[in-house]
Amino acid sequence: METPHVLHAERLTKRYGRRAALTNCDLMIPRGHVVGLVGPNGAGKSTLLQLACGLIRPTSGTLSVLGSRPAANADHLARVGFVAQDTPVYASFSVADHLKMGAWLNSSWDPALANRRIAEVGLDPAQKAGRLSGGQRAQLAMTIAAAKRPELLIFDEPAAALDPLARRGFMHSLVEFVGELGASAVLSSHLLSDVEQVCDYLVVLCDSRIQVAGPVRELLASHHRIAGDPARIAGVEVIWAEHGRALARGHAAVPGAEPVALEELVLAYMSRAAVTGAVSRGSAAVAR
Ligand SMILES: Nc1ncnc2c1ncn2[C@@H]1O[C@H](COP(=O)(O)OP(=O)(O)OP(=O)(O)O)[C@@H](O)[C@H]1O
Repeated sequence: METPHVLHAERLTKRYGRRAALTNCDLMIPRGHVVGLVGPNGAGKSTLLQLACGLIRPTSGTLSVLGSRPAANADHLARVGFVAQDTPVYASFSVADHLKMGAWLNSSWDPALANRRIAEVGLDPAQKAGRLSGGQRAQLAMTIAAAKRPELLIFDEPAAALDPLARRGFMHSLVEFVGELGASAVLSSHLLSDVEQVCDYLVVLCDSRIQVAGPVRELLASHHRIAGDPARIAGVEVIWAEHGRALARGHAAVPGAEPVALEELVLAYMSRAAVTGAVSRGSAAVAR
């Protein structure tokens, strides 16, 4: 039976020496979503995506991707497409060479999709990849990942270096690929406007821990901005409060509660994690 989850982590932990990149992360992401993975620098986003691609292994805990151990075998590798942070390509290979190599290495390669997309984004097949702009390189890397016809596309901040126009084109292509392939996608990004534009599922990761995860629509419905001190209202959890206003979670009917934007919600969780992380680092230093 087809697993309903693209990613399923249980107490997933990854350490680099004494540094924790992921700590006891539990996550269950259903199929059929475009997932935005957000968090500050060093939060553990790339680590999670690299674990999902099988590039590194957990220190403890488990992670399954499409129901199997990451990169379990050739068949599983073919079901996952990955575009790394710097959208790597082979500088001395032409665009056409990249497509030939993709066809050679992937049994499920879709040449029609690859050729059509290269033409649509205006890439010259004869152009050497080393001479492509950042935006063109990102489009080539995404085309190669998508032409495998994977069930899951993973992007590690692929559009970070692109100008706003190229980024919009890239995000547009991403959504089109996901729709055309009937695939799921996970993308990490610092750009909340991009996440807002294309993602329908959100994971906030700060300081190596999952802060909140769920469908964007549900998260927006369950979080509100409240004036005054909501700490005393039953059924409401205050995520972050400042300047006499609080962002709170809960379905309790609170008079005067206002809807929140995605950016506000993300920033509230990041602010809370920054404070709790600083406090726990401080107490660890005192204990030493
Ligand atoms: N190969 C490595 N060796 C040692 N430490 C590492 C290694 N890779 C990541 N780290 C550390 O693990 C933590 C998480 O890093 P990671 O790259 O996963 O974060 P990130 O959320 O992707 O950050 P950014 O947004 O800056 O790309 C950081 O403290 C980082 O310094």
